[in-house]
Amino acid sequence: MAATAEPRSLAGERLSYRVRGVNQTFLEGQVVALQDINHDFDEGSFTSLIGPSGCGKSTLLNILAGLLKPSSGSVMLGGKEVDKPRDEAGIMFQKATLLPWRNVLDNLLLPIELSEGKKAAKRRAPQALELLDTVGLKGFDKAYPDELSGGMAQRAAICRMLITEPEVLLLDEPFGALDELTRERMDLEIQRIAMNRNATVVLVTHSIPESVLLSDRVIAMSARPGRITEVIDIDLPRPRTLDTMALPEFQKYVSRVREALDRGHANV
Ligand SMILES: Nc1ncnc2c1ncn2[C@@H]1O[C@H](COP(=O)(O)OP(=O)(O)OP(=O)(O)O)[C@@H](O)[C@H]1O
Repeated sequence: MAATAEPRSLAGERLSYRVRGVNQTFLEGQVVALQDINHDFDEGSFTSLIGPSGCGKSTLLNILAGLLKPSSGSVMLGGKEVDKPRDEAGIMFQKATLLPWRNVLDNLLLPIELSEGKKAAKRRAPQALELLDTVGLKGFDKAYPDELSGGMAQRAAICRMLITEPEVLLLDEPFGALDELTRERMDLEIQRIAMNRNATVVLVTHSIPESVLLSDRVIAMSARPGRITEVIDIDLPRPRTLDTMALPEFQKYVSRVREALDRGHANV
């Protein structure tokens, strides 16, 4: 259902983001990247940010991640201001950024090594191997990043994010560079993980079908200065599968998101 960008309050708070009056400017105010962003990202919800290139999607995600302090306004996670990266949140970017001199297993264990030391990391190796199995990379633990395809590296990067057991997943076009089939598989894998953990997920995407397939809510943004123009609730049953995309309701939602973007004069 199309709705305005009116924040609403729902029960679960611990993993909910409350974004209020966020503005972001760069270059001493010459570039207004985000303008008056207000939104509640509810606990356990899956939200996609979609809009034209340069509308501030990544900027907003970086603010949610605590990697960037907004020029004005406030962002709360679980009732506490986000002023630095938080343990609850895992972030993933479009490029896998695995360290080339560490094998896949050691790349996966790196976040544990950095936060809890080498011994703790070693103890988590079985869990890392299990995660690799889940994403179809069984037997690749000793491989080095340059021995992996782009899709494999990206799946390894997902495991590296998941090993810290984040309850909030912030995903910046994580599968943008993958072929369509791998991307669809990874989309469904993310849905499975999100459902299992009741994770709060925010996904930046350029793909309207991907946003509809995965989201409870799609946020359509306008061209710069980035504003929320519409919030579209996607009321399709879960788990969604590739068959979901053949449903007439699915196609209706795709059209709605497209129209919302057209109204914001966006070319996604
Ligand atoms: N550090 C920075 N310094 C100056 N301008 C910046 C900086 N970061 C982002 N911008 C500008 O802010 C605007 C929003 O950028 P952002 O990367 O958030 O957009 P986006 O919607 O994620 O784009 P894309 O879809 O192309 O990835 C752009 O005009 C960008 O050039």
